[in-house]
Amino acid sequence: KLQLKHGSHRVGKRTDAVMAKWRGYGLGQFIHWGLYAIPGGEWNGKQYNGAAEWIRSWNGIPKSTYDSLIYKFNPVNFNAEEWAATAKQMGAKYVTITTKHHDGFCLWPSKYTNYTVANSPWKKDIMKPLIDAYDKQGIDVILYFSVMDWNHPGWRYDIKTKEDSIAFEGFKQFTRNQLLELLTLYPTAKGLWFDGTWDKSWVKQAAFADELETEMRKLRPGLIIGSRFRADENGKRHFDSNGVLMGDYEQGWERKIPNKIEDVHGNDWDCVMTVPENQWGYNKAWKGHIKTTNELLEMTAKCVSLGGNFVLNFGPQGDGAIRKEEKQLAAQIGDWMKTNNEAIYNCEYAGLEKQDWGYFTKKTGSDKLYMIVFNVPVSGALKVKLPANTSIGKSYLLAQPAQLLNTEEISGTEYFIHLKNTAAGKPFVVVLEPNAKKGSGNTYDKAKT
Ligand SMILES: C[C@@H]1N[C@@H](C(=O)NCc2ccccc2)[C@H](O)[C@@H]1O
Repeated sequence: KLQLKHGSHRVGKRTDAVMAKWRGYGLGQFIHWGLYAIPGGEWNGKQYNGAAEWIRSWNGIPKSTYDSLIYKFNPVNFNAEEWAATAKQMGAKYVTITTKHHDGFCLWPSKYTNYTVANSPWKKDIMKPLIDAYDKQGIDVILYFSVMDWNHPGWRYDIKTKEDSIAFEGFKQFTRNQLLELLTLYPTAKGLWFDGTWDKSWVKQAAFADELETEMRKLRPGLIIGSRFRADENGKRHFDSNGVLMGDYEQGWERKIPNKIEDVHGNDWDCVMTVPENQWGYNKAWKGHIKTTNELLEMTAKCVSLGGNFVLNFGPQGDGAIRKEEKQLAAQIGDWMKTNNEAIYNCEYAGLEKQDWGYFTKKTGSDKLYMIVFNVPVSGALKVKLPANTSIGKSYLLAQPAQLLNTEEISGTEYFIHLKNTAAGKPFVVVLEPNAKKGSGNTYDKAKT
């Protein structure tokens, strides 16, 4: 074990109530909104092939021309209550909102730069009405903040010269000032979701970032900060040089989902996901595969079954309206969540062997198990393997609790749950109420091979 000054300061999950609430969210909403939503992935009639929120990095546009988009920021259809209502309808328990993306444009009137909403035709703070609207819906707010800031003159990708290090020192103070400003202006925010922390310049700031993280946690006790914020003194990110997770949860699952429980190393984690293949900011074209409601429900179930949260991204248009496709997804996901959210909220990894029909979740603090079924077998029989000395008390469809399902014991710990109707046509939940098994346990001897 290496002695680290700026490695992780905690081994294992946080045990406080704020993090326990975060652990139980299950489903969240991500909002990517800023100047990039105005071009929406297109410039002078040409489509940008990358992610729309990265269009400034396209050599098809002079940087100063992009930066002048600030004078076009006037989202006349922006309605914070509507955004929060969409999240509520979907069943999201938290929202992560971009305060400042890589382009450096601030959705709050920061006093440390002119590149903010205050100097746009809109003039007004965007963050406050959003945070108030989500708070009113009982949806917790996490603030997304990009350390990399293409607009700030002090930003550097690496520090090679004396000039670089002088400029970057100024940038570090600017970053600290903005973060303390955000925590002071928006005290109800539960955490910070950091991004843009992969370049060498920032990775070399282990001591500064460590001290800043400590300062933020002191200013806002309970603050939730993920593994992407800072590197240790050896430049190790997400996991320090001893392999211990940095921060409070693993933030590496961007547009990907772990496959098995070993992949999450006993840590808390969230998965952040785009509806198209890779578009976070609004993109007019929305080319390629657009994920369906069933795909997104399956991703949600898979994340919760492996102890994580699924955070679905919305990219509002430049005028502030949410596009109809995203509104439809929110409504359809919400429809399913209305009936089935008991299997998602405050649930965790069940510790059972994955079966082909779908995903197990377990209610935290209880033995109640949920089977979230996506693939009904032709037999109509769902296989379940329980730990030794437990059996199935009763099982029923979450949507029809009065109708008990026929449970057949196959061997000591294996059962078939026989479905009455095998043509559900959409995902559904079976509830298992296990009970401790009396007597010897296994019904049959193991075969000798
Ligand atoms: C949450 C997303 N992160 C930004 C991004 O640039 N991701 C690219 C990336 C993904 C994974 C590791 C490093 C960099 C995207 O623009 C979104 O903001």
